[in-house]
Amino acid sequence: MSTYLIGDVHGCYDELRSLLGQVAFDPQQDQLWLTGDLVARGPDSLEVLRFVRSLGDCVRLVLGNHDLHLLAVYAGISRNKPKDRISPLLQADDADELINWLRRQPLLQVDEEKKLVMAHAGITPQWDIETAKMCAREVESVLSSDTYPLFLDAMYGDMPNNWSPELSGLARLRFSSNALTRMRFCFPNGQLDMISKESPESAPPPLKPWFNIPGPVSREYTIVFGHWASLEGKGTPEGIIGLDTGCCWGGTLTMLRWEDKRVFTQVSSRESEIL
Ligand SMILES: Nc1ncnc2c1ncn2[C@@H]1O[C@H](COP(=O)(O)OP(=O)(O)O)[C@@H](O)[C@H]1O
Repeated sequence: MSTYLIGDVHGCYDELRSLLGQVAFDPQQDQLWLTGDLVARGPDSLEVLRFVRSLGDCVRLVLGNHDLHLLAVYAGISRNKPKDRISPLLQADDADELINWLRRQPLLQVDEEKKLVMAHAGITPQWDIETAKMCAREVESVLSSDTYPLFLDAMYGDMPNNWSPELSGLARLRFSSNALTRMRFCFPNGQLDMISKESPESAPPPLKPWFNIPGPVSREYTIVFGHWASLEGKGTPEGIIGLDTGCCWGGTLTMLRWEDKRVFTQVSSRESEIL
């Protein structure tokens, strides 16, 4: 039995199947962790969701900002942007089932035996593991309830950007979903900066990538994340692993085998279409 962790799939169905084919992935024996953003930008978001859902219990995934955005578009709350290429998914006969399955997926995965944590964007240095679990659970519980459109409607926006246990209601949920699915840079005190998107080297001081600010979770756990394709999987400290290598932009899809830390890659098969 092996545990495979794959970065943001973003609708790259063919590459996902090829990558799993490289290791003869066996859903009966192996486990598959996915860093979220299963959908949008790439060509086959519908097939990705159908396939991942069909794998059943061997999958441990987390939701990314594009997955949340899809939920909002399907609920009629946000606009379907053509560059996301999700129209076939929105119009599919099984869209209801897929969306209802997706919204019941977690925002955080923790494996205490492996001392492994995964969230789409990472773990804010302002949280310890218990806070991270609590905040993820709060968002998950709203998303899986019947009132989930109320959260999706309030989810957009960058504030509040500073964690406090006093945060409550929709502001608290917005902080948590931003921290878990959109974070890149932080101020030295761990406060989120939701604006900068440049490379770590060109970020305006005093901003730093979240993973360069020591926090209680990174001291105890390996943290796996996706979201930040321009890192190309590089530049993180030991014990923090970025797996998004921009397959939907013509890069590669990257997979880590946990047990021996071997890395497998699959080159985008649609480079010419994208450029
Ligand atoms: N709280 C939020 N505020 C703004 N955008 C959000 C939020 N949650 C999800 N999104 C979605 O995340 C996506 C961000 O796209 P973009 O800014 O291009 O960044 P990325 O590099 O993650 O693709 C958009 O589809 C946007 O609608």
